[in-house]
Amino acid sequence: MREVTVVGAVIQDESKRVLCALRSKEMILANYWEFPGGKVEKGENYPEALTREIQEELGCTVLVEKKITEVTHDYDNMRVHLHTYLCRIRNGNPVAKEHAKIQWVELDQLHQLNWAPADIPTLQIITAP
Ligand SMILES: Nc1nc2c([nH]c(=O)n2[C@H]2C[C@H](O)[C@@H](COP(=O)(O)OP(=O)(O)OP(=O)(O)O)O2)c(=O)[nH]1
Repeated sequence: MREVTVVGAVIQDESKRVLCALRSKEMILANYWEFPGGKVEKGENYPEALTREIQEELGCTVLVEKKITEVTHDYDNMRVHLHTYLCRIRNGNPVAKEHAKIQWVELDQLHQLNWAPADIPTLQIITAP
């Protein structure tokens, strides 16, 4: 089975809303919501990979604040190792360059979205009372 190591950014604003990204219909796992981010490349550490991916996908810079968790999830034909980090916008305004759309969502509304299955443990952590 193909294995990929992926970083995901839980970007929160001052009121704790989370920036959620909808995968486009050209992507694998189309129409699922996810944390913006992507595959770690050779020679990068995870925060470096995350800042690069966010710049590419959202056109802004983030501060990577702390690790939330890591999850291994087996999809039908691939194993994803997802590492999630709490982040804040450092510079710029996020725009959806690759996603179908992005949206700031209140913590108590997050469960209403159709999330990529690998993201569920992170959601449980960030929405825990
Ligand atoms: N970025 C991101 N990917 C996630 C999350 N949850 C999850 O299962 N994934 C999966 C979807 C993808 O298979 C993989 C991330 O790959 P990616 O977004 O960099 O690239 P991709 O496979 O869509 O496209 P490609 O560039 O390889 O063609 O991890 C998440 O929260 N964020």
